[in-house]
Amino acid sequence: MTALDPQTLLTLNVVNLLALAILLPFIMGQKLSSAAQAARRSLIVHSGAWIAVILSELWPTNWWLNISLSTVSMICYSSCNWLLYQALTNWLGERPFRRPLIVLAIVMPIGYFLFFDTYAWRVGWANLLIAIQVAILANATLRPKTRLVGPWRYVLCLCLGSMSVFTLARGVLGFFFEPLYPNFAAPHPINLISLVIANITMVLGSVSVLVAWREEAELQLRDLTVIDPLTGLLNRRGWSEQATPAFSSSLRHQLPLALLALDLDFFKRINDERGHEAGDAALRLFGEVLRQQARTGDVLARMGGEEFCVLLPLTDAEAAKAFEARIRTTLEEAAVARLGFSFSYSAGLTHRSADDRDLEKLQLRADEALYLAKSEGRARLVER
Ligand SMILES: Nc1nc2c(ncn2[C@@H]2O[C@H](COP(=O)(O)OP(=O)(O)OP(=O)(O)O)[C@@H](O)[C@H]2O)c(=O)[nH]1
Repeated sequence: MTALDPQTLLTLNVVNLLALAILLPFIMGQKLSSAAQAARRSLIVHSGAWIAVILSELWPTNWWLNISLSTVSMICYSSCNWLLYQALTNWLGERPFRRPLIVLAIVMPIGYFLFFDTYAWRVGWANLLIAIQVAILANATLRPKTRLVGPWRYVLCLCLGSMSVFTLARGVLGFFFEPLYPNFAAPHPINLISLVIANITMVLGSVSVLVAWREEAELQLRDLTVIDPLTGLLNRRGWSEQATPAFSSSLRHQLPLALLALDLDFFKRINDERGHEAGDAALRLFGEVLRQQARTGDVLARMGGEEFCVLLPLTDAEAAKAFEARIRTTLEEAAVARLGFSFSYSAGLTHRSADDRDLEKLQLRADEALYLAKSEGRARLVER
């Protein structure tokens, strides 16, 4: 069996990366989320980095083309790491070490260019800084702040973590043991293992990105079935999925629970006099005001038309009335300021009592209170 040759491994890396970068748009389609787009761009720029490395080797070291292409490859490495970080931020929420990564991404190619004449410094500097960048990326796969929590993150973390370690090893080797490691294509075991790991990482990393993208698409599809697209609140189905367990928990632990049924007043008039667009804007604003005033754990839904429901766990009568009063005053100000006209709503409020065994009973009582609020002249709260 012939020995592993770094040049062949390097070429294989580039071919694989290029194939992925070219074929991924066909696999993923053109309509991509910003996270998936950033991940795909990262892959394309990564293949650019390797191509620049291979091309640079065609010219003797210290020729301007060798220096330029090598520096371009470092710029590409920094850029592809930054793009992957952006993809992770979009998928998982704000990630740690954003500023350090930006600084590292900028100073790494600059230092590489300035240290170009001193091999040990150039290789040590670039590999050390790339290793830190990749370690930041590995860390960025952990502790998601969004609903994307799939195991793909751990695969990506493992790939990036091992890449970081081997990149660091290459840097140490280049800096302290220059004769052992005269250039990128030298058949040193660390070099060979790094290239094999790079190959595996690329395949597993791409699979992780595809799975992240699938998880994102699945969540979006699920949202379509439980979220009202106009207001972003839950729809009737989402309401029963979230309000039923909240009710059961309050029943089991004998904790207070309030339910508010809300209905905009004379909404038909808004549509008739100001147009359907104005009606939609009023519904959106109402949803926004509800969200603004709600606490984590409150369940907010648009049940249909101009009818809304809010479930307030751990909320007694006084706190529920204060919540409703805040909605009324905020809406009054916001409607005039944002829409140029005001509108009101009627509300029915009720609380879980000892003999309420299901959510439907509570909802019926809130609806009866709402009906009374309408019949007593609207723009008010009735409690039952
Ligand atoms: N713009 C807009 N209008 C909607 C939407 N869904 C329902 N509507 C309208 O909401 C209006 C509801 O009218 P009604 O049920 O008569 O209620 P109302 O005019 O608010 O009267 P009261 O509830 O008795 O105060 C209808 O004209 C519906 O067409 C929507 O998504 N957008």
